[in-house]
Amino acid sequence: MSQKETYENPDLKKERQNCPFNKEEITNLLDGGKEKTAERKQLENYILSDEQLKDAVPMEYLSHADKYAEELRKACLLMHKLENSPAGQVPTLRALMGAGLGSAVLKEGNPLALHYVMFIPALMGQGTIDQQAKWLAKAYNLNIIGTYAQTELGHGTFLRGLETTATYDPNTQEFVLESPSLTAYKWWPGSLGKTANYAVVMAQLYTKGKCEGTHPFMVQLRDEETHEPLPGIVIGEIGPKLGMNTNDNGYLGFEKFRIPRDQLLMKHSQVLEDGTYVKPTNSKLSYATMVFVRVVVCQDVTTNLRKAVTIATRYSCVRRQSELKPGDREPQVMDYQAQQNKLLPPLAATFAFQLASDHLWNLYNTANNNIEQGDLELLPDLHGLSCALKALCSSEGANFVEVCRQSCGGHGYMACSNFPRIYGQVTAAETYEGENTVLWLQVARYLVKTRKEQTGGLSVKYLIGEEKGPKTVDTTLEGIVHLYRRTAVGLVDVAIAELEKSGRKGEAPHDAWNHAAVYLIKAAQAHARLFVVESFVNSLKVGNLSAPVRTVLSQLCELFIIYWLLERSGELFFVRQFIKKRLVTVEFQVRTLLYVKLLAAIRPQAVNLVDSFDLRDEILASPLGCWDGNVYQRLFDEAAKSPLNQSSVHESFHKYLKPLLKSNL
Ligand SMILES: CCCCCCC/C=C/C(=O)SCCNC(=O)CCNC(=O)[C@H](O)C(C)(C)COP(=O)(O)OP(=O)(O)OC[C@H]1O[C@@H](n2cnc3c(N)ncnc32)[C@H](O)[C@@H]1OP(=O)(O)O
Ligand SMILES: Cc1cc2nc3c(=O)[nH]c(=O)nc-3n(C[C@H](O)[C@H](O)[C@H](O)COP(=O)(O)OP(=O)(O)OC[C@H]3O[C@@H](n4cnc5c(N)ncnc54)[C@H](O)[C@@H]3O)c2cc1C
Repeated sequence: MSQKETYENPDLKKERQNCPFNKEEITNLLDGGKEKTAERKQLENYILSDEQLKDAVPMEYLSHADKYAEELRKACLLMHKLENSPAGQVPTLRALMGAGLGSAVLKEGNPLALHYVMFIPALMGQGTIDQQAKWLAKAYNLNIIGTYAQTELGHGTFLRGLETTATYDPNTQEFVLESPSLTAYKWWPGSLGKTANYAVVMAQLYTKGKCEGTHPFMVQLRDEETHEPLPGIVIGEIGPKLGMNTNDNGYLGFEKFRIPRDQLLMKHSQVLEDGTYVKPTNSKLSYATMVFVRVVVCQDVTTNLRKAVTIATRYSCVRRQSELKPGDREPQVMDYQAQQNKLLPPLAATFAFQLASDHLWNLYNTANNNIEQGDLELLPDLHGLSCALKALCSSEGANFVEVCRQSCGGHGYMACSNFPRIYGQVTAAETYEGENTVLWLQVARYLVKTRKEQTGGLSVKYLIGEEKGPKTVDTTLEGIVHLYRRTAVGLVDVAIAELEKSGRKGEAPHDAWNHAAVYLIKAAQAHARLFVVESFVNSLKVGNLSAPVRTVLSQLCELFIIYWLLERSGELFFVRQFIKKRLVTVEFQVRTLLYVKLLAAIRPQAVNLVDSFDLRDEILASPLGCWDGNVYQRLFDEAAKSPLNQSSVHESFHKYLKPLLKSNL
């Protein structure tokens, strides 16, 4: 470990003794190789040793405006540091944008995040070569700073319902951008409030009197010198939120704002000088930026979950509470099976989500390369899988983070524990980039279509043809995975049966769809879980893992897939053979027994496993989770930073309380 200090809590010290596996091997696995670990460490040293990037006071004590200014100061300084970064610019940017290194410096949110996460990807994915040549260098050099402005006050999910219009005027060869109502105002884009001077704006394209649907436009919003909004642009920040408060999410209205024709991003569709519209090969290609971010979100949520699990696990081994054996010393709370039940599933989930996200990232790269060559075959599978994993990782992630917080008792409720921030970020991911329920329904649409038409991509192949595999309780990993598969198929069939039942009653397809939503969502979730479980099991089959690492990862894998099975045991009723043979109870009992055994087997390695994440104290940013386990001293030191502790009697006592005490009410 890079940060061994002179003090080490004796309980943590003991936890770390006799670790049966090589922690570094797991670190390297998670980083993507030994060289990547070295590169990450070097980068962390470079960034975290800079005194100017450290907070003078905890951010919680600053006003909304001061927090923004402070995070912007550090974000700009980070950009200056890019040039000399030992890791090179691209890996540095990647590390700085997310929940890892970036969040250690920019705790409240990065005001430049949208520029890198959406604006540049939108230019790359939607702009022609000429447009990229015109804008990309400026964007990379930070001569311009952009955001992605799609959501409006009245519509976020339903993109076809967006109200902002871009009407082509062939006389001047310009588009006229207009917000026809208050609900048409862009609302939510990050960095829009105060930081960005450009945006990719999604608007309904009108040409020759016809609406051609939503399209991306490159729009300058603020003067490049004065930063004042340009005439015809109404712009501001939307105010404090549950979290991510320095991402300066903003609003934006257009009052007959004109832009040249060539600022329609024309990679996939064009408007010619005379106003002729040239269609894209697929109308959903303009949604590609969202697909990219959904993939990135899975990785980001996983990093955040690793932080939460590390904090909670270390704390649970330091914290002693109550009595396990009457009269004995208070045990580490981690020794309660109930605590293991809270923390070991999220610990296992960090591996499951990372492996599945890696898989998705590979699919994204292959599909994207193919799309660049005009081959769209992988697009439906990529859309289905990115929706499924984004929704699953963020919803399960948010629940797990909250469990981690609860597992730390009262201290987990402190702002300095870092749980509020982590939760704020992970739960935001449940909403942004497609609200999760809406994404589940997109996944369901793909599953139903595949099952009915018997054709679909790699991730849905199991829905094509008859079920194969054992039909009884089988306690091997393969057997359990097959159970997941049968449940997923069973739930799709139930959803289809519901749709057909409604159809027979004469309901229109859209009503039938709405009335089957509960089943459809269950089917989509079962599909996503199957993918994660298969990724986990398959990843352990390959790769040159040492025997001790393989053993502990296999235990985590088994624990995780049994945990989900037990959580969702009701869904086993949808597996046909189980209903007939009354196997659900047997299944439940067998699995519970195994699950409890696995909790006990993994418990001794919990601290070693979170140590393997190799998250520096600055990244964890929590007195509860520090490597040395000096929890109480660190909590006390944090309290000393409260402005209320800077004087023994606060001035408000004299103003308000003293008069009340003397008033004889
Ligand atoms: C480090 C992390 C930092 C992160 C910062 C994040 C900042 C946040 C940014 C944002 O939130 S930006 C705004 C994001 N907004 C959304 O995600 C909106 C969600 N809505 C949609 O994506 C879509 O409108 C919809 C809900 C998917 C539905 O669209 P629509 O009504 O037009 O389509 P359908 O009729 O339902 O489906 C038609 C057809 O199209 C396919 N499809 C839909 N989306 C895509 C896609 N993205 N790619 C490929 N294909 C897509 C869909 O499957 C249907 O196919 P068929 O069944 O007809 O074959
Ligand atoms: C932190 C944060 C950052 C964001 N950043 C950006 C950004 O940079 N750029 C940008 O353009 N946007 C951004 N957004 C906006 C975000 O993308 C939208 O909030 C999101 O897509 C959800 O849309 P909505 O708010 O309109 O919710 P709604 O669609 O109004 O959802 C409300 C409820 O209705 C349900 N619902 C809606 N449609 C259906 C349906 N068809 N079937 C069943 N249920 C349905 C939903 O499940 C939900 O429960 C951000 C949002 C947040 C929270």
